[in-house]
Amino acid sequence: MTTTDTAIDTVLTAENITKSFGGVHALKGASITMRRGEVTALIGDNGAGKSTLVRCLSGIHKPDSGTITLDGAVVQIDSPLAAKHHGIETVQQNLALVEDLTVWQNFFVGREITKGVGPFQMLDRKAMRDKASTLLSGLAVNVPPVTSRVRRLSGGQRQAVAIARAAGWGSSIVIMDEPTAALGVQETARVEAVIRRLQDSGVAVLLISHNFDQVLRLAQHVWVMRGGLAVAQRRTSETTGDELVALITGAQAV
Ligand SMILES: Nc1ncnc2c1ncn2[C@@H]1O[C@H](COP(=O)(O)OP(=O)(O)OP(=O)(O)O)[C@@H](O)[C@H]1O
Repeated sequence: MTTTDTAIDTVLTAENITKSFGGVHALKGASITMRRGEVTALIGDNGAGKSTLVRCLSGIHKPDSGTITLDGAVVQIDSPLAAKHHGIETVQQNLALVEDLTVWQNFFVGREITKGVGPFQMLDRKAMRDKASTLLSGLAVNVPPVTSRVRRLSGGQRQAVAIARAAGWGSSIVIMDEPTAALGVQETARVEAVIRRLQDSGVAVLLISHNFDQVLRLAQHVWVMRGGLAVAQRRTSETTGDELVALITGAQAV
């Protein structure tokens, strides 16, 4: 790949991001890049700053300093809504699904499709059901009908629904914080298949994971965070779990 290709493929650059909470310097000038159609993993020990960096990208925290560039333009991501407007969707660890609503209703909370005009305006339930089904089948998400209530779904199905919902709004970047931490082997494999589909559709995925095998299986690039900095980047095809552990702990020089 040429330098120009790399520049074109770069969808997000975060440069020198700092963020402190009182006297705690959670981010001390962290920089990462992400490319479209790739899974980029973010790894590091507890407290390294991964969640804080991700929260800066998803508009939950405002960085104290630093620059975020999307498709070559510097952007301010000062709220979760601003992040969505910029095409950045985040699958929260708690998934933020409403248990008592159906799968399709969860897709459209706050973004309902309506039909008719003025006083005759009403929810277009069929359009929403159909769109939710299309999105799920596009990602080959194996769930019961979209009319099922979320509380009846397994952990893996919920995770897949949350990912499909995040992917469903034309987002160019989907951020996931430990998407399979609570899942068994089979469900993890299903969710990983959904992530691969998302990547194949051209989305840039940012994956926080403590599972090195998963990082090496799913991601093309991995950034290692330590002490509030992204201290190393590796292509996953050119590294090993042992090297990643050494980079995380600082046993290996960068
Ligand atoms: N809202 C907050 N208020 C105060 N300190 C915070 C806050 N959020 C994070 N921190 C501190 O910032 C540092 C980085 O935390 P962060 O959660 O970003 O790390 P992490 O790499 O995601 O860790 P983990 O893998 O445990 O989630 C830690 O020292 C943490 O205690």
